[in-house]
Amino acid sequence: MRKSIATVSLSGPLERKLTAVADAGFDGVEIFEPDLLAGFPSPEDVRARAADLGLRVDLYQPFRDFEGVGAEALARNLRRARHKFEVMERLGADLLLVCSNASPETIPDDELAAGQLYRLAELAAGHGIRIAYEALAWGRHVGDYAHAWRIVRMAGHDHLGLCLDSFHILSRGSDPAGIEEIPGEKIFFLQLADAPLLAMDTLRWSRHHRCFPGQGGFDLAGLLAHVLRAGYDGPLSLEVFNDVFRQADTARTAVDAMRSLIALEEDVAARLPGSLAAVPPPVPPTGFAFAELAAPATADLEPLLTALGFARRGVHTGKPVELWAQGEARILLNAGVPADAAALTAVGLESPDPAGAVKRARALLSPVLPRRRAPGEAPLDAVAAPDGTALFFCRTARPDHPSWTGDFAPAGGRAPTGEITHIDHVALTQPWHHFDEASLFYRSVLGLRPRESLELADPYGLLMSRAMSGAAGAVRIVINVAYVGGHASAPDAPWQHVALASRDIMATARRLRAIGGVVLPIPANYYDDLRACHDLDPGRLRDFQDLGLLYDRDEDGEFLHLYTVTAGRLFFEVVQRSGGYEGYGARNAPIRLAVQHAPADGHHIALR
Ligand SMILES: O=C(O)c1ccc(O)c(O)c1
Ligand SMILES: [Mg+2]
Repeated sequence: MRKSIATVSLSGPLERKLTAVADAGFDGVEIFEPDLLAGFPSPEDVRARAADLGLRVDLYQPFRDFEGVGAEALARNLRRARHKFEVMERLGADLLLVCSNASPETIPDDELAAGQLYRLAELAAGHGIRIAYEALAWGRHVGDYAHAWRIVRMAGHDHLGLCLDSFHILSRGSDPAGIEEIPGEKIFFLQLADAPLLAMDTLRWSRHHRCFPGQGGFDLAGLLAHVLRAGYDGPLSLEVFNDVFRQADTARTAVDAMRSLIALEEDVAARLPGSLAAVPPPVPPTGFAFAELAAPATADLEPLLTALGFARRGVHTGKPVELWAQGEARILLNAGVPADAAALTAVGLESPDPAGAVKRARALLSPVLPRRRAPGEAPLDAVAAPDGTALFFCRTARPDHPSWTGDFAPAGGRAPTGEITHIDHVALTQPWHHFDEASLFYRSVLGLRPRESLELADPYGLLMSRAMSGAAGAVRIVINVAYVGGHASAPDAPWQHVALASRDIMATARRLRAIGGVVLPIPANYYDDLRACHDLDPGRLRDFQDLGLLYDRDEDGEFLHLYTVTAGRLFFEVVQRSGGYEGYGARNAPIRLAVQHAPADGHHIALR
């Protein structure tokens, strides 16, 4: 289907928005009136620019507080409309969005509103323009699409139809099934926006928290299926009022927006077979092949890995990269990438079909990285995640595909000693304005399922966190955003971590305690509270405290975890899940964050 976006969804001046929209592959735009009024280019300039870029001006908006008014106001409103029609002719736009009257003065009389909209449509027809009437969720008298449709039907003018906006419909909990009763040709326009499920005033929710389809909690595929069954064949247009997108990189947001529509079409195609173009299917990863760390000489990662029971098992035949392993957990230490401190730079994902995974990523507009391949080396397909981390699609030691491990010569030396079995999850820290984009990326490109977003207290602000996982927890990726909106004392490059699963975390913790200086200390206050929250065996609780172990429990099972001290940007977590526990110990994250900040705060030692 044709794809369009309202200019209000993007950051910057109108010219920049148009370029970004065209570059991302959209077919058209809704010009949001304030974007035109605040810019120097004339309507003719904008029209020419859009035409040059191959964009249709699908709609001009919004026209407010028109219907259900007294005679004098009507005369004023029609005069106002005449002027808008002239501007639209200069812009090359033939559809005007009229939103339901939100003014306290409006008269609650459907026949009056219908008659006045008829007059507006008649005037519009003279300019070759049509009117799309939209029920704002907070409209004074008309607040839902069924009511707007009754009025449009009553008016009965060919140049008057409806604009449906998913936010207004779904935020009020209206049943979208009724859309199927509206003749498709009377649905003049469809605006799509998702939103997180928040309990707040609808107007503020709409103006600040809308997001692209797949980034929030609404069932947009369900709504779109109803609209398509009604016979709508106009554009899918994104109209997203969002404070973060208004500050983010314009081109990047436009690509994120387009990705959301491609993924939405795929979701709808699953419900309406044959209806829409499909993209190559997702190839969900089945595990972690490796985590690659930038390891400058000063990074101190080797003692940390040795303490955790890893051993150096391989040396890359062509690059300064070492393979450290234990069980199925593999860590690559790369001394060849320029970095001042240890950092997680790449993640290897075990994939049943690496080429298919890349095809999928490309179809969803993800940056595919140039293949890393020296003569004799295994091909490695990779895409860049939104935070820049490279994601490699690997098949480790399978007969049907060259294995990346073949590029490493055995290092000899001792074998691994610990209880670590595999990588449980990796936690990547995103720039704060990439959080929604990252959720959609992992969901659509990798086919992971997002859990709800959490807001966790940090001594310097707020940590937003969202976990994504594949079926049966095969792969878990946590995206964090530190310092939402930025903070004066925020570190430039926030922490990342690799969480390792231990088959016996008590044994791992005892070994680490014997070495000393590895485990992040946890305040006694935490254990006092743990005693109050959970009826734990006193001996067990004492062990936890002695070993710096943190604890969580839910209906499904238990979670034990500990953190190492940080090296550069990076630290390790050791975890043990039991029963069906699928969480990440979120209630303990504020404790961890406070302790991690403590040395920098300078009172860590003094308070001891
Ligand atoms: O918030 C508003 O005023 C507004 C304006 C135009 C729209 O299409 C809309 O959905 C909301
Ligand atoms: Mg709208």
